[in-house]
Amino acid sequence: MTDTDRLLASARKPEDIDAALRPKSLDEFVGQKAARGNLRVFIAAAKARGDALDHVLLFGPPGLGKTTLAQIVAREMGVGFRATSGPVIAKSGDLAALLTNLEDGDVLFIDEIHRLAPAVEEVLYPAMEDRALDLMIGEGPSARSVRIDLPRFTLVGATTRQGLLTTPLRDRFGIPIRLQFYTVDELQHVVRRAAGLLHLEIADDGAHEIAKRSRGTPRIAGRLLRRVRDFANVAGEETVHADVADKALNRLEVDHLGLDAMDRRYLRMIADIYKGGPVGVETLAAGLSEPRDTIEEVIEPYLIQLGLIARTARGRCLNGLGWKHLGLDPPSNGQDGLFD
Ligand SMILES: Nc1ncnc2c1ncn2[C@@H]1O[C@H](COP(=O)(O)OP(=O)(O)OP(=O)(O)O)[C@@H](O)[C@H]1O
Ligand SMILES: [Mg+2]
Repeated sequence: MTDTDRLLASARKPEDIDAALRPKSLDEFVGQKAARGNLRVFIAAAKARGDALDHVLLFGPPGLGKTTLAQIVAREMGVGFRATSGPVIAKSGDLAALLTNLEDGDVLFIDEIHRLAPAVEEVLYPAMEDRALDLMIGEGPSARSVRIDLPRFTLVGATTRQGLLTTPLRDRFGIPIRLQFYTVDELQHVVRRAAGLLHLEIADDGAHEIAKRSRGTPRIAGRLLRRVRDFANVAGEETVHADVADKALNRLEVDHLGLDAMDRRYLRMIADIYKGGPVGVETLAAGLSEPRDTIEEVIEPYLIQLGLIARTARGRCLNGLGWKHLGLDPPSNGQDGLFD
């Protein structure tokens, strides 16, 4: 099973699936109270000064609303929105072209900004700091550097891995924002809102059931809601109640904590083969045939948040709660059989 065919995978999917459900303003954006509050202040202040908003760095696991927030920033500022992503910008000339074509005040959104090539990243430094571009003209002895002024713009960078960003790049963002997993209450809001947009009737207990099992992630909440709707339609249920939701989610192998088959394979591997760990992430990646990035960005953050596993210097360990969730007893400590 690859990441893309995981039902619960919150990795990128064609934008149109998500687009319809995307909140369009800070008011519609559910949760992330601190981030929203701060952004509101910074946006109001920048607008009052008639200036572009300072550069914004959004980081956090997939599906928590980074792209959505970037679009909202542009809309609330009343400026244009240009989007690209780190791996797409191959040469520094590509970035230079993007930057010189911006209009005054525009938001330039760079997704997966940790994957920018080093040479490209260097073009960004003066662009972010001085709104200028240093270009080399000519070759050999006649080569000279010219500085071109850029329009005012706001760079919004998004990354799932803040740790992979170079320090000079990270330091150039005036507004760093870490997105958190959503609470069940917040996700219940997200589910209700999405149901409204899909013209689907949902009871409070139905929304609660889906919210509880969405891995703290709005994108997953939206996706599970669609699947539950399918089951409800086929079962002839007009309103989605907790029991239909529960049946549908069980059929999809989403357990009561929201973990899917892949999460459980991950936990079982640590439990069964490595006796609870510690085990290195590379070993787990090889055993599960998943890229290390997927393990670190998609699978682990939520399991850590739930306290099922711990990342230690020596590798991943299953916590007591992890054993319990698998319905297993942790091995007795050390000396085998001493206390049995
Ligand atoms: N705060 C929110 N309120 C309501 N819906 C949200 C919220 N945040 C995200 N969503 C919904 O979740 C989906 C995914 O959001 P988004 O694409 O912004 O995530 P992302 O963080 O950019 O993910 P990735 O890292 O994969 O690019 C969208 O359909 C959006 O409608
Ligand atoms: Mg995104």
